[in-house]
Amino acid sequence: MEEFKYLIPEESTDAASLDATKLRSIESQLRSLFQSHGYEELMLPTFEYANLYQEIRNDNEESMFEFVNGEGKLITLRADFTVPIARLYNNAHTSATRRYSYFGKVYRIQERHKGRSSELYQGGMELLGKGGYEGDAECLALVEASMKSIGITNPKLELGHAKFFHRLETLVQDDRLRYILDKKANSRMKSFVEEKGFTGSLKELLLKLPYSFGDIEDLKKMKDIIDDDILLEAIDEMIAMYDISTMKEDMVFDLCMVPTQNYYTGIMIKGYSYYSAYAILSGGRYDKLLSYFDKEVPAIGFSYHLNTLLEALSKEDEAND
Ligand SMILES: N[C@@H](Cc1c[nH]c[nH+]1)C(=O)O
Repeated sequence: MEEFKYLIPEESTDAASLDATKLRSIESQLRSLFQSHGYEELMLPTFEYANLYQEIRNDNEESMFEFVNGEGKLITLRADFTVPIARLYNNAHTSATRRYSYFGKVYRIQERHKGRSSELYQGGMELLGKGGYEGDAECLALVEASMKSIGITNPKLELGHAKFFHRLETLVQDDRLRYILDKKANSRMKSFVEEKGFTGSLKELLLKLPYSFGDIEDLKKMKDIIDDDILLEAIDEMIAMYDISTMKEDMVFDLCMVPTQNYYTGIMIKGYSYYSAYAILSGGRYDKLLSYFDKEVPAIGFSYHLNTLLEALSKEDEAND
């Protein structure tokens, strides 16, 4: 043991250097914002059955910390807040609108040597029982109000749509699509389209997608080359969000956005600071997650990734010194 005496495991690297004062101050700003909008704060358990995340998030022993408990059951450290909150809502036997917020850690095994912590501090909200435009608008308003209250300079909001992504998957029927979109790999896309022999408007759309990332005008132009109703509906939902946004200048649209959670079914939102390559917040609509339990209830939410946010804020401070 002697050689480990002064060391911490790779899994805890940046969790050990979090600035607690700054973290608590951001947390209290978010807490009062969520409270003032009627979001009830929850404290959720740290241990869950591994099965829950396996079935919903497709997690496995490479992505979760797993243990066998005293009952001989496979349990894990909480890997996500949205899933246990959906269960809690289900167990409350209601279909009414409920607003929840939370602060705490999620634990996810990261790829080795990437320097990313496995202990991720999140703060977020979930709006259950409110579907469609109304729910999307409430969530977006809180994303924007919270970014403003934290005082992120040069913020960026990226909007994507899970329905758009899943519809493309259905039209294309090839698992390689996910990688190509995620990387916006334009030459891979070209050879892929040729190999698959796509023609007509699908071919034109696929070839344009890697270059489609842009502002509202770029998004609207994409509508001219699309003739699929589901894809068009998804774009219209994104345009509706732009119309009510108070951050229009800072909003960009990414039709190549791949869902970071496989429970996303609609609008997806990512927030960035100029000083971070990773998203400082992410979220989305998840209208099918409750049906894993016993309910058909629409929902949407987002979480701040506070480790990433703190790092971005400290880089910003350094740059301004
Ligand atoms: N749970 C998601 C964020 C989210 C909250 N609500 C909806 N999405 C994540 O960890 O990335």
